[in-house]
Amino acid sequence: MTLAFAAALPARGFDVELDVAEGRTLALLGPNGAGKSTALGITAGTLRPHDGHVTLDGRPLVRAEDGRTRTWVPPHARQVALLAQEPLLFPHLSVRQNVAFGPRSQGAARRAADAAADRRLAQVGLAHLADRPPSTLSGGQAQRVAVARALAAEPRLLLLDEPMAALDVDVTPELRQTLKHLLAGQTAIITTHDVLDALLLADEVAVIEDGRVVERGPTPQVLSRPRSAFAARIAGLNLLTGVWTGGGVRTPAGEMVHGHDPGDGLAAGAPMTAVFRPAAVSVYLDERHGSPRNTFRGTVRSLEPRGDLVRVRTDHLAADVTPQAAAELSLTPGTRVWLSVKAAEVDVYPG
Ligand SMILES: Nc1ncnc2c1ncn2[C@@H]1O[C@H](COP(=O)(O)OP(=O)(O)OP(=O)(O)O)[C@@H](O)[C@H]1O
Repeated sequence: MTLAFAAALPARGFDVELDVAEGRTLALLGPNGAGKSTALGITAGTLRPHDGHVTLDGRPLVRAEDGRTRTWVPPHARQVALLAQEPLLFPHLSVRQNVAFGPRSQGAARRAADAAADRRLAQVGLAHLADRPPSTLSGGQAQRVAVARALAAEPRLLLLDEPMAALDVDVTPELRQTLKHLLAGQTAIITTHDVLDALLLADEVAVIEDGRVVERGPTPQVLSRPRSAFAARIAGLNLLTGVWTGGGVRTPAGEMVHGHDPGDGLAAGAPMTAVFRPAAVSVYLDERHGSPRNTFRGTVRSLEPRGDLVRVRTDHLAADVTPQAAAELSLTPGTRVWLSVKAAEVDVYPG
């Protein structure tokens, strides 16, 4: 492993283990306050863990025991670059000098540092802005310069803390494409709320909730077969968990969920997950019988536009219906409804 991370910070309810293999990108997903920035801060050296260690390419960066720091490599000597939400460029330096800052402070000669800066600026498509002061750049351009600056220091590990969060939505696809190109072969961790960042940029995903890793795995697996409510939400799927009964999954609320047969060898009582798309869910004002359907009782909480459809959110499920259907059923927050989904539309798996 290039990065091995196991650290606890009880004051923040944080206790997380992570690793990242050479040249791979890990996306850290999770709700606000889950602990994503804390993980990055401990890795970059802006925070000290109470217990644990962080090791990069076999070199211990920090080791702590019961509040005592045993090993401590200062942030500038870690070969870890942190890209924040805001570009934080030095206002009194030109774009080129900003990008050359890392190589210069590592002892590179002026010309070599400038050449490295120009190469990195070309990679982010901004070679023509090298002599400009940062105050003349757009937000998207400034963030690209910050990316070039982070990479010019040739970090062994690049940390990206929601790099798209402070940008206008119309410039994020372009920066995402640039990052996709630059992250190939670079060991990196990116924190994000956005499913597109995970899909396009990350080989693996770890979901953090309340300071703990609740789920991790290859990105396509986590987004198609999520195990945590958060991963299901960002993947746009309904998720129900429960136990296997032989014929289906029984939720803690006592609902039965039937889906694709998950195969033999499952013991009754085994923990199970069922997922299905909101577009597979129909909404009724009365209970439907017949065909192999799952039905759930719910109260409408919100209605929001979703492309050509309306997303109806109930207590714990979502359904995408046509605007005509929403109007005919007079759906408004508070309406009691039945939600129905065919068993053939439900994916059921252990976990
Ligand atoms: N400076 C601080 N001092 C004390 N506690 C903090 C501090 N910053 C964050 N915390 C707490 O640590 C926990 C983890 O916060 P953290 O910022 O790591 O979450 P996050 O997942 O990065 O959230 P966000 O998506 O909102 O940035 C939260 O309970 C938070 O309240």
